[in-house]
Parts: sequence; C-alpha cells; structure tokens
Amino acid sequence: MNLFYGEKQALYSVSLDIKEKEVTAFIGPSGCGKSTFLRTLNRMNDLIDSVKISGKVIIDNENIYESSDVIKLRTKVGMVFQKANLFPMSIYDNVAYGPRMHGIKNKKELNKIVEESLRGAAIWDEVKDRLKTSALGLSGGQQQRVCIARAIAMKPDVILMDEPTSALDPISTLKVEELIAQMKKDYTIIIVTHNMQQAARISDKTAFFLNGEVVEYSSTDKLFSVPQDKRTEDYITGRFG
Ligand SMILES: Nc1ncnc2c1ncn2[C@@H]1O[C@H](COP(=O)(O)OP(=O)(O)OP(=O)(O)O)[C@@H](O)[C@H]1O
Repeated sequence: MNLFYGEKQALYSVSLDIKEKEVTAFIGPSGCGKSTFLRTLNRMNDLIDSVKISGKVIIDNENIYESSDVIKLRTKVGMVFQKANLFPMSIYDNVAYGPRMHGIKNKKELNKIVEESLRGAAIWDEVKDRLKTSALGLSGGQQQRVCIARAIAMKPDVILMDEPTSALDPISTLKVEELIAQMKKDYTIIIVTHNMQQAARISDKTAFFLNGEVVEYSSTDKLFSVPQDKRTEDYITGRFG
C-alpha cells in the first residue's frame, strides 16, 4: 500500500498480514501514518478528495478497492474513533441506528440487537434503566463504550479503533482495555495507540510506524522485549517521539 495526499506521500510500501481474532496495535510518533493506514482498511480515506492509493487491501480473499460496495465493507469493518461521536439521541436509538438503516424495523429484533450489543460492550448494566435518555448525558468513558456497542450492532468481523482511550481517564481506559481483551474472541481488532504500555497490555501483534513506513511488525512480546531494528528500540525506550 502506497498512499498520497495530493503530492505528499504518507504511506510507503506498507505490507502487513493481519490475523483474525487477534488484537493488532499500530504505534509510532505523531504524523507517521498510523491513522492513515487504519483508514485504508475500510476505505475511510475515500472521503478525502486528494487521496491516491496504490496497492491492495485483501479481506476474505477480496481486494476491497476492487469492490464497489463500500456500505457492505463498512458493515464488515466497523470503526470507533478517538472521541466518542454519539448522535444527539437516546442510547437505544444510537445503537439501533445502523440496524434500522439496514432495514430492521421489528421492535423485538431491535431490542435484542441493542441489548446484545450493549452487553457485548460491557455497558448494559450501567445503562439498561436509562435506554431512552440522551446518550450525551453519559460520561466520556460510557459514551465510548456505547460507540463500541454501536459498532458491534452491525455485526462486523473487524473493528478499527483510532486511539479509542486517548480522551478517557485511567479507570475508563482500563474498562475499555478489558473490553477489547474480551472482544477479541469474536472480532479482529486493530487499534492505533499513542500509549506503548497500552499496546503492550492488550495487543497480540504490534506494528511500529515511522515516517509512513512499517519499520517492524511482530508479536507484541517480541517487539517490546527484543526489537530487531535500532529505530524501534530507540522509540520504545523513549529516545524519541
Ligand atoms: N486529510 C489530510 N490531508 C493531507 N495530509 C494529511 C491528511 N491527514 C493526514 N495527513 C498527513 O499524513 C501524515 C500521516 O498522518 P496520520 O494522521 O496518518 O499520522 P498518525 O501517525 O496517525 O498521527 P497521530 O498519531 O498524530 O494521529 C501526516 O504528515 C499528516 O499531516
């Protein structure tokens, strides 16, 4: 994968094999291309006019850049952003939004999806008595877990997370990290994080990005204990970034 914003190249020959039902973390200094690469995985960069991409992203034997069904792709590959971006509507309606858009109208069925998704995001007990109240009345950490529930409601295979805990306090961060650890039995999770301890705690594999390239990609244990590249070692020991 090579990616340009206009004339400026942001990704250089990035090639990664990402395993299903694992947590893969992308780490690296600011501006090195982590979010850009993450967004290529569900074609979110298509929304930016200047973007040019060469290469392939193959999911389930299909190059997603050759298939035109972007809606189907984004159902399969969901996304959670850095800041919770709930709609100004009830908790229930936020989670039911995607399924409704996909034509599910049956109340019983929607109730089931909403409950299962909120349970899956480990927030059901906290919100079950206030489903009809505004989602924006929840704490930041709760809102982020409702965003995860909203992603789960679409029954994706892959969930992309772009610094999902960077706006959260340590306790909410811990809850989201525990949730990610539980979720990997059902989903493939790819997470961009600025927090190396977080990558070390929750991921199976880690890719270290630098200046638009992947310098090193291996099991998280190996990358943090015996980095193969001097630049990885310098980064993880805090010599730069
Ligand atoms: N919409 C855009 N238009 C032009 N250039 C962009 C755009 N988005 C990102 N870039 C540039 O692409 C490069 C990679 O940015 P990207 O956001 O992917 O890095 P990152 O590693 O995720 O950084 P951070 O950790 O700060 O979020 C940067 O030089 C950035 O300025």
